[in-house]
Amino acid sequence: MDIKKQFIDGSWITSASEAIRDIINPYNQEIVAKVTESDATDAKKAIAAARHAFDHGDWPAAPATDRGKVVHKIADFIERDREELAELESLDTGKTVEESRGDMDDIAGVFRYYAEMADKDGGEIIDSPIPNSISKVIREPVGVCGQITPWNYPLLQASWKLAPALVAGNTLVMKPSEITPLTSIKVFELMEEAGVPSGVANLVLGPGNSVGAELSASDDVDLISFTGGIETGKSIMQAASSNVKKLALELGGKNPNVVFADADFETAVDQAMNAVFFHAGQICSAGTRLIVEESIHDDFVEALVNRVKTIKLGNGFNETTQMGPLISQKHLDKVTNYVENGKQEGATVAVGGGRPDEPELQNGFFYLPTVLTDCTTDMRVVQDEGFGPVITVEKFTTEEEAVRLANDSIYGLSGGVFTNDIAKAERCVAKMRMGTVWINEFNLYFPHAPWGGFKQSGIGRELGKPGLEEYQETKHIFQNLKPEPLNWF
Ligand SMILES: NC(=O)c1ccc[n+]([C@@H]2O[C@H](COP(=O)([O-])OP(=O)(O)OC[C@H]3O[C@@H](n4cnc5c(N)ncnc54)[C@H](O)[C@@H]3O)[C@@H](O)[C@H]2O)c1
Ligand SMILES: C[N+](C)(C)CC=O
Repeated sequence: MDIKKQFIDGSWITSASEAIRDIINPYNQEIVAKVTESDATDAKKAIAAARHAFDHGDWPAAPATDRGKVVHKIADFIERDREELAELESLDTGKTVEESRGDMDDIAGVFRYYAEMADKDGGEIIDSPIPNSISKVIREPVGVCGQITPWNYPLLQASWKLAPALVAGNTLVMKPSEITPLTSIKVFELMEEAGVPSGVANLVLGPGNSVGAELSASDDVDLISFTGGIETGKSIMQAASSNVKKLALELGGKNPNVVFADADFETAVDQAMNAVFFHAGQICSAGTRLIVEESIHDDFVEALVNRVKTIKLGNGFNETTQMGPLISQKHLDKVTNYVENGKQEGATVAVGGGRPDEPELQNGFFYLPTVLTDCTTDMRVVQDEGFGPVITVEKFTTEEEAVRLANDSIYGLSGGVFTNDIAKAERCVAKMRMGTVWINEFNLYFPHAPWGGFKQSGIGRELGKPGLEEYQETKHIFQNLKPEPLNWF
């Protein structure tokens, strides 16, 4: 098996240590690839390449139209290689190939969206209060960007960082999750083919506590953009303070899905399932906290449980599979403990609550889709991000109580409200403290709308115009048209 390499200063090279990591298919634990394992030395080398390309290269000052053309080409190549990329993503993560194909379409869309935006902001003239002057505001690249991504949506989360960073004229070093690097490696090949100059985009592979920590702490990195868990986010925030880096954090969520009695019942049940069991619940915005009006609670749970029993677990490469495995044994243990703790706190397992019995699934990290009832907000199982196919159910009787329960979390990433009373929906979403709130919908995102969290779900935004502005510095240029002495001193 070929060893896949890191990409530094335009060359595919093995790591300084020559260490190698096996990449495992979570469906059956087979080795699907071997990759070079970078360490802090490689990270330093990649940062130096990005620094040189920013300080001395052509990319930051190239016409924005030219950068946009290159980013358009990346989108073209992702569309061309969609099937290969989707299969790599599924081998790495265990998600169904159908889901991965959808991810690839989203990813091409993100590159396309930012490519289009590249030359649309030429700055602005502002109305100067000083006579005989011109005051203008322009945007410039931030500099060298460190980009650190998680394993659940490896290339999607990478695209949200790569496309705006490139369009804005930055240089970068990306570190994907050490357990799911395959599509990031492939997209760096595509970026090279598209003509991204040497040193502008660099890829290091390997663990967070060495490679990621180096990126976060380096004085030669101007911005760190991180997507991942809250505890990692806190340590990156501390490390980034060394040189007061610009910081963008996309962290976890514990997302409420509020269902009123007047909602369309079948739609709300169906969407509640999608909200939490898609990608086995390994989604930052998964609707893991179902908050249902008391009058329909029992019927809703019964309908949900009946539907959950039909979810087909299996190999993501099998057309009939609806849900794949969890990412790793470590994560399976975490989800198992999370549910066991919930049971000890008083939650009732309405369905699931353990590993599946099928012999075919025993080598994979599978956990049954699980519904926990009798839950209240004081339970850890309701407060902690389990990041698995587990939904907790709480009840409410008034609109105020629904909103209070929804907001009772350290997180504020996303939430949903299902009701046919639009005024009620609007009243609720106005009070819900989350970066994205859906009405009669859950888990939808697209390039045009900003994404990010309130409270401890993060800092900053990805996607949309704010997702580009994260990668830009704003400069005010003032020109005196009639310079003359001030005669103050
Ligand atoms: N808000 C969002 O948009 C969003 C999207 C996807 C995932 N997530 C969150 O990601 C988490 C799951 O991903 P994960 O388990 O890969 O998260 P993680 O925090 O364990 O790892 C994320 C990345 O950080 C790196 N890392 C780990 N320790 C580091 C350190 N000390 N310094 C620098 N980098 C370090 C890892 O190697 C990996 O590349 C969940 O909490 C999920 O909610 C959030
Ligand atoms: C941001 N999103 C929803 C694509 C993936 C979160 O894990």
